[in-house]
Amino acid sequence: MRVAAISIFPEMFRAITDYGVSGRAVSEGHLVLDCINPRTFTHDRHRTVDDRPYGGGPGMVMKAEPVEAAIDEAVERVGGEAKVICLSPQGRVLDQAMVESLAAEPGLVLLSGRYEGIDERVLESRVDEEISIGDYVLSGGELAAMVLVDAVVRQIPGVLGHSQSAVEDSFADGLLDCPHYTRPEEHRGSRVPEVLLGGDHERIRRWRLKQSLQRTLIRRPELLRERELTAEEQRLLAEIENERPD
Ligand SMILES: CN1CCN(C(=O)c2nonc2N)CC1
Repeated sequence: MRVAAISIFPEMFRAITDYGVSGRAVSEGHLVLDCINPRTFTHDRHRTVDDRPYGGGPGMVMKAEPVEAAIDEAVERVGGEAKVICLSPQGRVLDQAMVESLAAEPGLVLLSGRYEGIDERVLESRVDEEISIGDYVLSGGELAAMVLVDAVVRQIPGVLGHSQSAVEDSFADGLLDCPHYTRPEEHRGSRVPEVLLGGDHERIRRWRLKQSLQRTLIRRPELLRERELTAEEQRLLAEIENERPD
């Protein structure tokens, strides 16, 4: 997958190109990430990318010209068939379904704004979709762009080794993840659940599914309302309800 990230702080993206699953995806060629800096497309001595807002008010606004020139370069780098996304609190909040849909795109251009935002005429004419990673205000779009890339790259076939699976990721099946444990069996007086020590894989699968359902019911019940439950999941939820203290 080819991604072009537009940012005045391109070095920030080393956090995903140089580490972890996304870093391995880059080194193994599953992901090509180009970083494009709007300052490259400025022509004044100060390489100006921002200016004061019309109508007054605090802060600065990113100028249309350098950002649009960066988008042109980014689309070319990605190979023409690119979905242009601007990371912004005004966008649709990213969820796993959107991540899976984005992973199917041939290429992505991710526009990370700074300051108070980007001249609206860029959004109107060059941006296909605005996406938010949550209802809070960040200092720029770069971390949001990296969150999106990290989630999307996990969906690319071959990126997660055989020992991991995007399908079993929490949220991948619409449920919160089950608890995880590793050695030692006892830590500060707290033991690993016996079921996980026994080696009965079917019993372990069922226990993990029940734990996921219970956690989702307690912490994010709205996820259950949106999800079609299998017969087994319905049975396990009934067990959970019967076991709940009055
Ligand atoms: C101009 N800049 C303002 C702050 N910002 C965000 O808060 C944000 N981006 O994506 N999800 C978010 N929440 C990015 C863009």
